[in-house]
Amino acid sequence: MHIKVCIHEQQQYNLRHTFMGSLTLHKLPVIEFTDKNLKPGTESWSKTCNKVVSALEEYGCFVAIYDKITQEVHNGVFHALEELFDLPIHTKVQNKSTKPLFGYVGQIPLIPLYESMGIDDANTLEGIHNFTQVMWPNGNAKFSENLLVYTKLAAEVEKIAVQMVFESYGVGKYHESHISSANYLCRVMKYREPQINENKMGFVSHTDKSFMSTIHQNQVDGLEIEAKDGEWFGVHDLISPSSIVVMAGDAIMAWSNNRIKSPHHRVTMEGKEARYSIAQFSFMEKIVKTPEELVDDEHPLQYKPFDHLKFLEFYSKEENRRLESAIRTYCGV
Ligand SMILES: O=C(O)CCC(=O)C(=O)O
Ligand SMILES: [Fe+2]
Repeated sequence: MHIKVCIHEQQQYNLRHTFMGSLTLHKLPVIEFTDKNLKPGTESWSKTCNKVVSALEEYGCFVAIYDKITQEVHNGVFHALEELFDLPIHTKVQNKSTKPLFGYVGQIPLIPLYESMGIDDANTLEGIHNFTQVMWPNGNAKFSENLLVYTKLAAEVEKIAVQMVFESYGVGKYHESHISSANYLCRVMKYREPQINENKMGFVSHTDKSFMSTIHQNQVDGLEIEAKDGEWFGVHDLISPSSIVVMAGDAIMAWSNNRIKSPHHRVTMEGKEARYSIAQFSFMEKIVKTPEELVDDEHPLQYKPFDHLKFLEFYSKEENRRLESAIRTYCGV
């Protein structure tokens, strides 16, 4: 009898869990970044601005469909990445930088599936070329070309999203000076498939330290986001080659005075295939400051102005890697 009751309770728990799970199913908003929606001053533009800001305020991220990222661009990027990660490790570790956290990461016991490299100034020919020269001293023009086409488009998506946020918050006048001091770091990633009995964790939960990030992937899902209610949910709308996740980083959280929160996210590898992804992060080469228009009695100032790259340096120190919120500790009021 006692056992029966226990089973009953367990079943009820399972049911409730499934039921609640289905009630609170989260899904990232998918927003069309087509030509029609991207002409400032039009009604479509305003509607798209509203969708973007609502999504960022709710989830800290959304899926943009940017049709300039064609199937051909998509295929080109991922062919390039396969070729890159097939290089010997002793070549890949040559990816170094004077900036913190910009170089090769891999062979780390805690995250054995993960390997990545960083490309500074990624949306410029010079930035890509500097990286390519280290990987292929005899050059690899095709690689540079395939990557650059994508990184430029990803930077465009980020700039559009940022412009929409600035306009929606009534601080469009600061947008141009903001964009002119943005620098783009691209991280290319490979997550190998987990072996039997191996942990599926591809990358640990974190928030991005960027102003904003864009993430594009091959056909293998894995990105998971934490919603405000603490539920984790997967992003499954990335099948289209034109899909790109736009995500708020810690810097826009501080800039927006907490209107937009940088979401925790992680990668879990369910499939039997390697996942390749390409994340591009915007970093401001100047002091990031909350506009005075976003501070009032209802929204008292939450963060002091801060130097974005110095914040990255702070975060790169071992003792600061596990803080609940690095940005809050670094410059919270
Ligand atoms: O691979 C992904 O989808 C996410 C990677 C990521 O979160 C990061 O590099 O910050
Ligand atoms: Fe991330």
